[in-house]
Amino acid sequence: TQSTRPQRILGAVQQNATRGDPRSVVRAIDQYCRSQEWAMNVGDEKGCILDSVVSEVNPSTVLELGTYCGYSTVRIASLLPPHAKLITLEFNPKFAVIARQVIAWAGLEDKIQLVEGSSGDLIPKLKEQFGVKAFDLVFLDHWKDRYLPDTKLIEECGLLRKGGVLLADNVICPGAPEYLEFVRSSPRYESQYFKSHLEYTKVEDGLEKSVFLG
Ligand SMILES: O=C(NC/C=C/[C@H]1O[C@@H](n2cnc(C(F)(F)F)c2)[C@H](O)[C@@H]1O)c1cc([N+](=O)[O-])cc(O)c1O
Ligand SMILES: [Mg+2]
Repeated sequence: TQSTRPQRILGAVQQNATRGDPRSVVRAIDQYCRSQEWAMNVGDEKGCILDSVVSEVNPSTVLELGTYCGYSTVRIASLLPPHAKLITLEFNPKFAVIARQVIAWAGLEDKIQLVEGSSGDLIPKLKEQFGVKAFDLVFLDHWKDRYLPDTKLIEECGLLRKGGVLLADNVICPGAPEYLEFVRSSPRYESQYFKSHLEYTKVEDGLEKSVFLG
């Protein structure tokens, strides 16, 4: 029976990455998606920008919207300090099954909590159910038309600390125009665009980093 792209990505990890070595998992996915088949991971070029923002923020608590196969989940978690935690939300159960195995291969189960459901349903429950006070970093990489409504929901739920950082993938391609307009014009955010390319291509894309001023 036909395999799915996420299943083939997991296969590439199990074949080419070393168990317990997160960076080898990241490398294996990038090599597979660059040489065999494209997939919507943030990728190696934008991934370096992601790494620099994570290192600069040095977050204790991270929220990721959009796990997919767990590429950026593993990439971020590999840079977190010992007791830091990352909560990643995934809507598609088939993707979640793959991501859990990629996370396990990287040996990062203790740092990462993958929660299945929709952002509208899960975000309001994060405080009570997961004992989260506020996030230091939010990585947005899910459905692009959800970036703005979910940012407003995260604010409403008091989940972003003053000085907390939103980092959004794909603000050019596929694009998140309403989100971009909002964070760039709101007096409550200080935004900065990091120009790059769409993963594994020469097409322009970039990450938008927005600091919440409270
Ligand atoms: O569409 C793109 N990404 C959409 C990504 C969507 C992923 O986010 C999950 N999700 C949805 N809601 C939640 C939450 F949070 F509610 F749980 C999680 C979906 O199930 C899916 O795994 C995309 C497309 C391109 N491209 O070039 O077309 C390039 C990229 O980098 C992309 O990220
Ligand atoms: Mg993306």
